[in-house]
Amino acid sequence: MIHQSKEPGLLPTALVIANDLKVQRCDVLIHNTKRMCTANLIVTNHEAQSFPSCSLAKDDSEAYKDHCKPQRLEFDRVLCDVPCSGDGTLRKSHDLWRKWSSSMGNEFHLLQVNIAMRGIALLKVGGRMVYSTCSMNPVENEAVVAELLRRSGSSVELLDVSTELRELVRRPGLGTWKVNDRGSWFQTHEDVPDSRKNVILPSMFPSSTSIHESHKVYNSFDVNSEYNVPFSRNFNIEDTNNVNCDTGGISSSNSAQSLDSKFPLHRCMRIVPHDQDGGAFFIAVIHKLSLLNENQVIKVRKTENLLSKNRTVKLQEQCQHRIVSEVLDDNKLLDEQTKLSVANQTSKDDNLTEVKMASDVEYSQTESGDRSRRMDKLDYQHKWKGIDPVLFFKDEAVIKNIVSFFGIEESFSLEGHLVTRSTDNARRIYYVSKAVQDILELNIQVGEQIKIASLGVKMFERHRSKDGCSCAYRLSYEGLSLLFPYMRKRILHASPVDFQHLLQYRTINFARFADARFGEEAASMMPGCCVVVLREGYQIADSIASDPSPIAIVCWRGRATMNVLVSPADRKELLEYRFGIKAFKVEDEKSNKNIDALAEESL
Ligand SMILES: C[S@@+](CC[C@H](N)C(=O)[O-])C[C@H]1O[C@@H](n2cnc3c(N)ncnc32)[C@H](O)[C@@H]1O
Repeated sequence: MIHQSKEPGLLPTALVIANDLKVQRCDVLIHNTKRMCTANLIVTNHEAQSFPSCSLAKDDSEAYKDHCKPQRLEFDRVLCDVPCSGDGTLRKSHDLWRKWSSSMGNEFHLLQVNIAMRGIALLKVGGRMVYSTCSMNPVENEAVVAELLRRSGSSVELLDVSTELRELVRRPGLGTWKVNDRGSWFQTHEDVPDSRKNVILPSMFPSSTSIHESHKVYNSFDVNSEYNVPFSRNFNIEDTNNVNCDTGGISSSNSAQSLDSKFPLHRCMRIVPHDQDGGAFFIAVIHKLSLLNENQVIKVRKTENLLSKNRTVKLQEQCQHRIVSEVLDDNKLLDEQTKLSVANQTSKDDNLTEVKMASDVEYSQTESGDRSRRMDKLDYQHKWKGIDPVLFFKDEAVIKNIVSFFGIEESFSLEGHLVTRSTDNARRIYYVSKAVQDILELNIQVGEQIKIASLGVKMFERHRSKDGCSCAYRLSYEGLSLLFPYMRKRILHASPVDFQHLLQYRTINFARFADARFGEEAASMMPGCCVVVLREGYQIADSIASDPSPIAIVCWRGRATMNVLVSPADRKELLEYRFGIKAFKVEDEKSNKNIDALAEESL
């Protein structure tokens, strides 16, 4: 999607930031996105509910005056695919049958609200946020959306997207539900025993008007029947009598007026397993109409902040195997928070609450604010323990050498686009797009608030060849599709049979190529890294006939051999999907070795 409708070699102007709290999940994300070879992606490792906004202080920076550069992190689109009880995956997650209890949904509720509120805060005015879960529990779904609408007031609206993606069979969101706690069902927060009132929150109930208010019960009815209301497959949400329609905040239900949510929650989408033979999902699309401000958000009781703090800690303990110790140093938000707490000791703006709920978890505000400003290398190591720093690679001599060795055209600027993660010898150099570059600069200006697990695309790697190669870096296969359209040197064209043999056998002696001319060309090239391209005009697989980009691989021209510097998995994929050769066995005794090992072996 990031590169949708872009010509090969052209970079999109936008970027995607993908975040997960769990390091292992970040690793999976990095692995899965690697094959996209995109320079427009940053993977971060944060608590989403305290995701930094990287706001430049007005008085603090020259950069603040440069309006061509971002002044804070703002997103056109936010997807909050939040942690949830996962009961929508019961069909495939058999383990869950033993673990599941109704309290799971209750425990996630506040964390979900906090994450989504942070999403709204980071959204641009006019932007859209999708809130999604793989749960069927209204406490994790409609109740969260209602609370977002409640807290954000007129700053957001819940969109009716019933005309989009028509082929997706969906059901409307619920307008009313009960909350279960330890086997008892409750219709309002008032019904909840005092001892459980700080666990079962008012916002979990459809009738809640604010986070700390509860309502009288006027009618008694079986809310669970709502689950069983039959909906037609092509359900028109605005026509139904079974759900509340948007009536300016007044419920249209006759039987239980005061128990229904006053929000148009039928605009949410419920995907149920038996409609499409899949899992259950909940999706809501929120449109930001104006900035969140103090008057629009609802005041939250101090005790509830404390409650959320304890609950957040508990949930995080449950949710993650490893919490990377971090200092929340979103200075601006914390500063605002401090100022406001002085101005108003008894109530708190929800904007701040959303920050506080997360930031409270481990750190005191004053400590974190001061620390980030004074950050040196040691601080950095402490702060982002286990995460390498991101450094712009600025060694002009090396860059010039790379440019001249591979004949990289001027229009593909490397200046400001190269970063490395190692402080000493820049073993790997990554290429980042202009959009990512801007965000990195902003992040540096605000004291490196974003904890970056991975970014850009690996483009160059230092090698240790003694073949007399004049360039210290070789190309990385991951970055090839981006760079290749701008390369003018170190390119050879192979016939399909030689290309196929290279993919299969990895190392071929110059004299053994089927096309003797190709062998001669390879032999006459200076030693070092090169690119071998499948010669044009040959029959290629149907699957790639529509893809105009050339099929190319990174190789090393050694003393007497041509060696492929592409991992066994990528070679197999090339053979199967790009080259149309199925069941072709690449030699796999080295499949467990990474490409660095392969490269060094070839040199
Ligand atoms: C429903 S999954 C999202 C899956 C994701 N869309 C994907 O395709 O990989 C929820 C994710 O939230 C992460 N998570 C849990 N608590 C979090 C938090 N406080 N902040 C950010 N991520 C969190 C979990 O590690 C989990 O991977």
